[in-house]
Amino acid sequence: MSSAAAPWLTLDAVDLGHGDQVVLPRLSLSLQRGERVALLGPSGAGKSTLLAGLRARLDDEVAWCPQHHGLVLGLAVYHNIYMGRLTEHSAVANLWNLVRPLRRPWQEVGELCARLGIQDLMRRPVARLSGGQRQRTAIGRALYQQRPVFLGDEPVASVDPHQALRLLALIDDTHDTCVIALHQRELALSHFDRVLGLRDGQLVLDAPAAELGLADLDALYPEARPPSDVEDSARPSPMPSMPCYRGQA
Ligand SMILES: Nc1ncnc2c1ncn2[C@@H]1O[C@H](COP(=O)(O)OP(=O)(O)OP(=O)(O)O)[C@@H](O)[C@H]1O
Repeated sequence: MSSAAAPWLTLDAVDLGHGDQVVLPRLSLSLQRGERVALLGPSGAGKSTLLAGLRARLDDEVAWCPQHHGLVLGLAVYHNIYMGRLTEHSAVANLWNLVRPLRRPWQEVGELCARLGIQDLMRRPVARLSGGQRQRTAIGRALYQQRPVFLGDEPVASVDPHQALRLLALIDDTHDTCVIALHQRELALSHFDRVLGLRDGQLVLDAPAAELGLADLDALYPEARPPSDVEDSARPSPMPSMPCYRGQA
């Protein structure tokens, strides 16, 4: 995409957090439509907080895949995926579907499950799935929403690397824009257009993936740095040596 295009979403010195607690103070960020954005940073850096902030601003445009899946354990895979479009049907249709799946959604969900490799599990309660199968079910529910933008909070954390690539490709195929939090640095470089890095509540990295190497991403994680550096990291600071741009200037 062209960097000259007008930003699609801009945060300009916005405080993001939870209630009175500001986690990401004065965050400035622009996103372009069509971008595949990887969101990296150590635990507690604010990735989920940023995703929540984007989600609140994009509302109906977003297919949302939360970190802890948000699945109903007692219901089958089919019903959990169907829930992605619960509001599109009447209460009566939803109740009926619970007892006896409606033909068209069953077919649609079946096709989706085939692409996710869980077609044989459609009738199985989520409580009896593995972590990776639950993850694919949660992605399936988000894909079933058929929204243009995918926001995912570590949606490929519980699957093997090959599966992760396949799932990311599927997400790409079905959304024009995505912002995905993840911890797999290699995937961030190989699969995404742009990488955002958070540390200590600050956006310290914002660069095209093609301009980054693994060492740039390692620098986001205090535990990956030598002990002498870790002491210095007590104070939040940007990373001047890293490729970094702000606000699509
Ligand atoms: N609902 C909440 N209410 C208050 N504080 C919260 C809430 N959720 C998260 N926080 C705090 O906000 C900060 C950032 O958390 P966040 O979940 O955004 O980090 P993260 O980068 O997504 O971490 P992880 O990789 O562990 O999921 C943390 O200090 C956390 O304790």
